[in-house]
Formats: sequence, C-alpha cells, structure tokens
Amino acid sequence: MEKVALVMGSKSDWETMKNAADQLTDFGIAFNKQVISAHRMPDEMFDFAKNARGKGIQVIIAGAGGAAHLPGMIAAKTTLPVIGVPVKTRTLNGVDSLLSIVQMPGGVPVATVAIGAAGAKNAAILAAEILSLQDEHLQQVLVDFREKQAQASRESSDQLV
Ligand SMILES: Nc1c(C(=O)O)ncn1[C@@H]1O[C@H](COP(=O)(O)O)[C@@H](O)[C@H]1O
Repeated sequence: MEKVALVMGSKSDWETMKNAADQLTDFGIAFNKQVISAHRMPDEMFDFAKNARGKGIQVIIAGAGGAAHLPGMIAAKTTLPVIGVPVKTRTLNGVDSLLSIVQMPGGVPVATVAIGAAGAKNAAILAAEILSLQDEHLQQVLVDFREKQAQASRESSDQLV
C-alpha cells in the first residue's frame, strides 16, 4: 500500500522532486506521484488533501516553486504530516519558494526542507523516519543508510590528493 504521496505544482518540478522519488525507491517505500496545483487545479488539490488519509497515505511530500502555496494549502486541509520542498526558481533562486512554504501561520505546520535537490532527498528521508516509528524493518534500513553514508565520508579522505 502506498504510504507516501509525492505531489508537485508542475511537471517542471520533477527534476527536483525526482530526488525524493529516487530516495523513497531506494528505501523500498511505496509512493504515488502526481502534479497537483493549488493555483491551477484548486478543486483537485482540495479533494486530494481531504481524502489522502482515507486512502492510507501517512506522509505527504509537496514540492512547488515561486509563490509556492501548494504545501501550505494541502496542510490546511489535512492533519497528515506535510513536508514542503522549495523548488529552485530562475528569477529568485528559490528563496521565493522557501519563504512561501516556511512562513506558515501558527496552527498549520509544514515541515520545510532546504531549497532544491538536497531538500527533496531530505524530504524522503524525513518521510522514512516518520514511517519508521511504526516499522522496525524501515528503522534498520535507516540505520544501514546512515552507516553507508558515514563510511563513504570516511573513505572520501583517501581521495584528498
Ligand atoms: N507554486 C506553484 C503552484 C501552487 O503552489 O499551487 N502551482 C504551480 N506552482 C509552481 O509554478 C512553477 C512554474 O510552473 P510551470 O513551469 O508549469 O510554469 C512551478 O515551480 C510550480 O511548482
């Protein structure tokens, strides 16, 4: 069953959001992905957010750029955890996206990660950490992931030539 929904405001966000998708796949986490825009498809966005929990979704990762209202509007219609990914923009380097996502009013949180690809990857890791609270196998997957990462960092010392 798909426990993570990966949504984005436009197909143009996919290059960034693919980093979240790839990390979820590496962890063996089933997810669905779709373009949903609060601005361009408000009724679908509303239905998606309202029905996500009932469909078995446990975490929503939402990426958007510019006037990035999507994560916040989804958060307004669900009590599932929403992780917001600010997509880098050409005009303002994604600072516009970041500020649009992170500055939520008290009472309606969006867990906001960094701008761009690293943020998208971290969104997937954060989703895995949330799911791992109820999933011992996933806890071990995350421990192994951290150890592999640490080992790669250790070995990188040898490449300092
Ligand atoms: N920020 C939003 C929303 C929204 O928040 O509802 N819908 C689309 N967009 C963003 O518009 C940017 C440009 O989109 P196009 O490339 O389709 O013109 C994308 O980064 C998208 O996330």
